[in-house]
Amino acid sequence: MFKPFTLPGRVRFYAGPGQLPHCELTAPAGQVVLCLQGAQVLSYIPTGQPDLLWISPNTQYIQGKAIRGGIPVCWPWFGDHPEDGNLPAHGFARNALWEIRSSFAADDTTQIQLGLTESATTRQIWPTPFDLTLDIELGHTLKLTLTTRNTGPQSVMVTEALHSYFAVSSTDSIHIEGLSGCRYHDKLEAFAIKPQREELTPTPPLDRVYDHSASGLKLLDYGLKRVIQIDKSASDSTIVWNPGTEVAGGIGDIGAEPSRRYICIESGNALGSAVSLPPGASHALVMELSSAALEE
Ligand SMILES: O=P(O)(O)OC[C@H]1O[C@H](O)[C@H](O)[C@@H](O)[C@@H]1O
Repeated sequence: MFKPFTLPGRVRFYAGPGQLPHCELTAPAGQVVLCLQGAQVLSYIPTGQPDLLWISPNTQYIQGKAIRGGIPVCWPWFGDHPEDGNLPAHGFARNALWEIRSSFAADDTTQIQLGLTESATTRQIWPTPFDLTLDIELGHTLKLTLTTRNTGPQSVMVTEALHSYFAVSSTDSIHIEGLSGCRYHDKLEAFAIKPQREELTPTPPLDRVYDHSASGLKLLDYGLKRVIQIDKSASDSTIVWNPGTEVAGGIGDIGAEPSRRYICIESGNALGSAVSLPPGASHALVMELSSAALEE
């Protein structure tokens, strides 16, 4: 399977759950599993540590259906389509089968590039010609670069997110540092704009789009005694989401109790931070993850 891109000991392909094509990247400092459907990273395990990412125990692996957990790619719109509520939430990139463009291994890093281009199917949903790539670089950190290229003759607007689901001991035992002083759009109150005066101790349900472009968010987990560091660039939005047990109980691929085990902290460009791309232009959204022990 995908033989030209296989690198013994570093890059391996296999049919995973639901027979969907999966890929495992190995580097001296960690391991990543991803699914070619959606170019979705499902697992990131730094050597000797627990997974940074959460996958729902209730997710289904079905061709064309979004997998619940890991890092879905929301593109070319984030959330509901701004004009047409019949179009799929979070765009079509997360449901599409991506192609492999290259793979590479050096002493410390293992990399793969996945790509998606317009097709008859995407043109039905989004008429714009485009080329989209996701570079996944595993070293001492996990770095994702989502690059949008406008290959068409007209300017285009894109909203997007690397929708990371972080595994936590419990949503009761976490704290997020780096958002104080930002304002947010509260999706649970018709996008009301509110100030974030202090650092955030999330109490689900919450669904917030922060106007936030700084790098260096920290997710502190007092149960796992771990800090996840989220660095980013070319991202003017951070989205924090957990539906809470009551709502999650009614979401078939989450469930009440499992919802306590993750928090979404997403790096993107949403709402008023849409990216405008003239013909021929490109834009690269970057998110880099690492973790360390929490010193108390
Ligand atoms: O259920 P999904 O389409 O995957 O969306 C899951 C969630 O994604 C984001 O975090 C949005 O801000 C939420 O409003 C949405 O519920």
